Amino acid sequence: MDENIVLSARDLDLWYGPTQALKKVSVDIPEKQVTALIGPSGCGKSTFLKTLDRMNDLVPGIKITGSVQYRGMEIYDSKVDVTWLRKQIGMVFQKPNPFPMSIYDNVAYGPRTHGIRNKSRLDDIVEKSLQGAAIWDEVKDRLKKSALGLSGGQQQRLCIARALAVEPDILLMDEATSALDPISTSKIEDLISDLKNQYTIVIVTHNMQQATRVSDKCAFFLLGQLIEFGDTTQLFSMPRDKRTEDYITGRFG
Ligand SMILES: Nc1ncnc2c1ncn2[C@@H]1O[C@H](COP(=O)(O)OP(=O)(O)OP(=O)(O)O)[C@@H](O)[C@H]1O
Repeated sequence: MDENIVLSARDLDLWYGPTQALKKVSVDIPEKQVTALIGPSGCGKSTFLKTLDRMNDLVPGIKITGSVQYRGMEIYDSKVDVTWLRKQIGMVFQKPNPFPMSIYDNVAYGPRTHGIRNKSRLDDIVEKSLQGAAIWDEVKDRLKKSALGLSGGQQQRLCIARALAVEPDILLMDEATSALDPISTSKIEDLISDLKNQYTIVIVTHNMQQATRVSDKCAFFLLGQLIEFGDTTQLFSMPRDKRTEDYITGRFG
């Protein structure tokens, strides 16, 4: 299958002060597929994910070298507008973090920030985003109610709707289901599988079953290094590296 690469890291090194958290990571993320980042705690999965939309920029003492290109553009170039970059590359976090405002205002927040004021246009965006995040039917009669009254799983789908509302190209998800019950997790996994028709998705997960269920490509990290990257089915059935095999068979981690 021909793959269009949308994000490409080359020889990426990252230090938090004296601690090196990423070591010469090179990986190509294909368009409209789900790529899962897996590996034991502390191996650098979240750090790598955050480098993809420059979420680490403000961490004191951080140093990043190497290259990350988004559709051919060097994202660490000083000319890049980080607000624009984060509109293209949205992030959903581990804990649902709705703003303390209505469901409607949560979703309209991003588009308003980007200058959209027209009420009927905002109404359309809110409905489309909530539908895209498979939560419209559950909230359409309570759009003016506080988002904080939703269940954890609903809050997380609302956060996905909020991310979709600015029409991103790529969605990054950092353990987006680890705070949720199995039913909510399964809804979000189904949603991820639907969303990849339209978006490129990169997830961090601790859960190897989840990686096999939802991802097309899988990257295995260990101690800041990318050990193996490939098709998820191949990586789990015929890992090329002994360390990948040891991890997926539960010998460590
Ligand atoms: N803000 C920070 N300041 C200093 N060190 C950090 C910071 N964030 C992460 N680290 C360190 O960088 C390394 C990689 O952490 P990271 O959170 O990326 O790993 P992870 O694979 O996502 O782990 P987990 O699965 O436990 O979330 C760890 O040694 C961690 O302690």
